[in-house]
Amino acid sequence: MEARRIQIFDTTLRDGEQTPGVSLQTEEKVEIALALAKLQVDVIEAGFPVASPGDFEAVSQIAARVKGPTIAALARATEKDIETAYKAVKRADKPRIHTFIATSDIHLKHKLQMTRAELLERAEKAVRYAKSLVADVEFSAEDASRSDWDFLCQVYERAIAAGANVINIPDTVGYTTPVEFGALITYVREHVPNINEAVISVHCHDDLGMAVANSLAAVAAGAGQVECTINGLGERAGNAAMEELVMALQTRREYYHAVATINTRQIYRTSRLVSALTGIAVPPNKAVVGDNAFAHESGIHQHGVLNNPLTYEIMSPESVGVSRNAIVLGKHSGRHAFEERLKYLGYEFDVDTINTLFAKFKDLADRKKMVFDRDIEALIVEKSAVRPEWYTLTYHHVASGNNILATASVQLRTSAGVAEAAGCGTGPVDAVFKAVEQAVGFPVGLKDYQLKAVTSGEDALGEATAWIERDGRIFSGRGLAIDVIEASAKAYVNAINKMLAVCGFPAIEEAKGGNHHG
Ligand SMILES: CC(=O)SCCNC(=O)CCNC(=O)[C@H](O)C(C)(C)COP(=O)(O)OP(=O)(O)OC[C@H]1O[C@@H](n2cnc3c(N)ncnc32)[C@H](O)[C@@H]1OP(=O)(O)O
Ligand SMILES: CC(C)C(=O)C(=O)O
Repeated sequence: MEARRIQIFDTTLRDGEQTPGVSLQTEEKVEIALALAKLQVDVIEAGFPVASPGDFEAVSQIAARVKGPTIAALARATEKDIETAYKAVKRADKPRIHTFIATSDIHLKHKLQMTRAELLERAEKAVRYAKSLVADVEFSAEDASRSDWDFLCQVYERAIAAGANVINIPDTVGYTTPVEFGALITYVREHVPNINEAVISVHCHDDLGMAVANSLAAVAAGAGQVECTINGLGERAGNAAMEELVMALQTRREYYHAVATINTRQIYRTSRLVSALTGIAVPPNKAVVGDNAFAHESGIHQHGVLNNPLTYEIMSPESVGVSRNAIVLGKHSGRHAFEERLKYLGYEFDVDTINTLFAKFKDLADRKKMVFDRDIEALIVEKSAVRPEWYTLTYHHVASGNNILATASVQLRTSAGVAEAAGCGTGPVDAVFKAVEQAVGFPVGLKDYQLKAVTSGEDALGEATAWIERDGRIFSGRGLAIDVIEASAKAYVNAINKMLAVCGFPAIEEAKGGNHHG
């Protein structure tokens, strides 16, 4: 049987950004969109343009700059939303408007305050208007899995008649089960008379941990598009994880008879990029992209894998871009070897970027005996995460112990000169954060902080993430260094830089002036 082609619709930048605590800036979104294009996803849902001027700007930039995939924008079933979505995506080579409205009785009664008849009219009108603006229109019946199946079929029939090319069946609250959802897809296929004029899509949430299983059941029942996010990010418990869906389709191709044309070797690095830019860590036991996904701990397993990886590996680490090789380069490695390694890892950079990365690599190799592929990847992601740089950490000193108050001093470079300050804290990290706060001269509002090692060993790189809050928004920053205090300070400064890029410098009365001098 010939494999059916399944379209991968990535919504990391829309539903993924609805993950509590995640807030991406335009340049970060463009960087993720470029990575998704390299991954060869079919559709990128770039945002919900009416939600904010920042969302509008990000969707417009992605539409103009990211080539290859279709670029979709979300809109409620209102003229204003649809028009705004159109204005944001119109520069894309392949623009799509994705309009939605809820169809379950719970949502009709308690949220929309509409009758079913009114909803049918509204859905049809929205699709018709979107179709007057672009050729490619997707219609979603929000909360489809809790809607009356016959009513749902009527809504889809009207949406397709009005011009929808794709009809999406969301399990908005992660309520369905694989058998039930498969049956719903079959029901829609059998009871919507014009269903052959549209692609059936599904969009599953993970509230009961079944988002991927439900999506796969839908594929088995005939869905032609799956909506998903990198690392399973998304509202509440998240969406179906793209890496899991794609690798399930690839690994069990003989079962699903379906294929997604994703460049799977880009999966791991895309996952790390999204994790670094969103500040949401990937759990070690996460399928496909977690640190342990290809680690074999027990003797019997190691013995089997040494004889033949097929004994305990259903997919190879290389197939998702995870390198099997251990030591890569060291302080005596030259630029050619470094460039070769970047190529092997699938990166293509211009000369300036290679020069910057090589300098960072040499600096790291000076302090670290062995540089692993994961170290190099961490350096690459760090390069992404530091824009825009208002402050750069140039110096830090910390004194701490079990019977003394921890004290720290820092120096930050700015375009206006340098800012220096000292601070005390309950421990060395707290002290260095207080010193940074003194140096910038305004209260920062630390919400959370995390530290982990990139690889193992006494000279492993430390990767710190700091979350700060301002004006109700959360900004995450990332820092990388062998010295964990330096990594922490860099993460804090990175979060401050991101906050400043969005909120601007705090008002004079709030800022205590800082300790800047030229
Ligand atoms: C299932 C999903 O993930 S849907 C996407 C969710 N994403 C977001 O909500 C993005 C962030 N949201 C926002 O920025 C804001 O909610 C906005 C800009 C979209 C709307 O803001 P506001 O106008 O202040 O409305 P608010 O969010 O309070 O309420 C939503 C309104 O939209 C209506 N609405 C909700 N869904 C739809 C829809 N699909 N079509 C038409 N109207 C809708 C609600 O009934 C409510 O209407 P009302 O103001 O007449 O009572
Ligand atoms: C807008 C729709 C597709 C959605 O996000 C949901 O129903 O979860």
